[in-house]
Amino acid sequence: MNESRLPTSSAPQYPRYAIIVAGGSGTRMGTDRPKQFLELAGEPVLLHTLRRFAAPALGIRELILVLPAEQLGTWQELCGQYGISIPHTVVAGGATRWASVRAGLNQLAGADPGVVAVHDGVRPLTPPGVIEATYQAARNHGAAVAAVVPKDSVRNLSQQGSYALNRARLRLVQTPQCFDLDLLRRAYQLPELSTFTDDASVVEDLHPISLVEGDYRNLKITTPEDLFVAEALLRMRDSVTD
Ligand SMILES: Nc1ccn([C@@H]2O[C@H](COP(=O)(O)OP(=O)(O)OP(=O)(O)O)[C@@H](O)[C@H]2O)c(=O)n1
Ligand SMILES: C[C@](O)(CO)[C@H](O)COP(=O)(O)O
Repeated sequence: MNESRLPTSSAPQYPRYAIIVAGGSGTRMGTDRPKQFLELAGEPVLLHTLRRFAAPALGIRELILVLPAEQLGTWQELCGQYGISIPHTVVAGGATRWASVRAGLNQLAGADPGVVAVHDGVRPLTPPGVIEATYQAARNHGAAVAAVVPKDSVRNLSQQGSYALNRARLRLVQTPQCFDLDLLRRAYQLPELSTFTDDASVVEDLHPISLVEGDYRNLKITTPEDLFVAEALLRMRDSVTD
């Protein structure tokens, strides 16, 4: 773990930053060790995620990794154990995802204007094309998030029971979520609301959110069966590298 810059191949014409949030405790996974440190195909989930953002083709200038304050030592140990040499800066997170993103943003206080991606540390299979497209859309429109069409039917709960929603008008939101750095900073200076579930919900009162085609393979490791699905997808090798 160190703070030097990432290697880039053909750097984009503007600075790109990434904040990987892994400051959660993983209550729904139910394991003693937070899910971001669990092994997926022989390596910590978080290492898979980090590697995707460290790809030289993306040209990311600085990678911020937000961890639970009490788990900084765990990550240091894993870095030694797995020989992790990807340049990144570690920051202690907060009690909510919002607080963790804010802590990551503080680390970019003196950064040049550019585009910043916020990504869940527990989404280890994000295809490079989705990351690239989300950065580009945010460069063009200010705010962009990856999203997919629901595969299941969806019902809304009401006092009378429930009723069907038109899923053609719904999207399931993923990360990365990319923003003009100054816009994201301004949004995270506002008070935290209990309705915030992601960065788009923090920004949307200030700026419209563009949607980018996400990917069904970009799953979030949340409950135990997600690890099995992720392993199977990784075994397909090339299926998650395009
Ligand atoms: N205080 C928090 C809470 C969440 N996250 C991160 O936000 C991402 C998405 O959150 P989620 O999947 O809900 O993770 P947990 O909060 O760890 O899980 P749970 O809700 O089951 O406790 C994860 O990478 C998680 O580590 C974070 O950085 N800081
Ligand atoms: C940010 C996110 O992954 C987008 O789908 C999601 O909102 C995180 O929610 P969680 O409740 O923290 O899992």
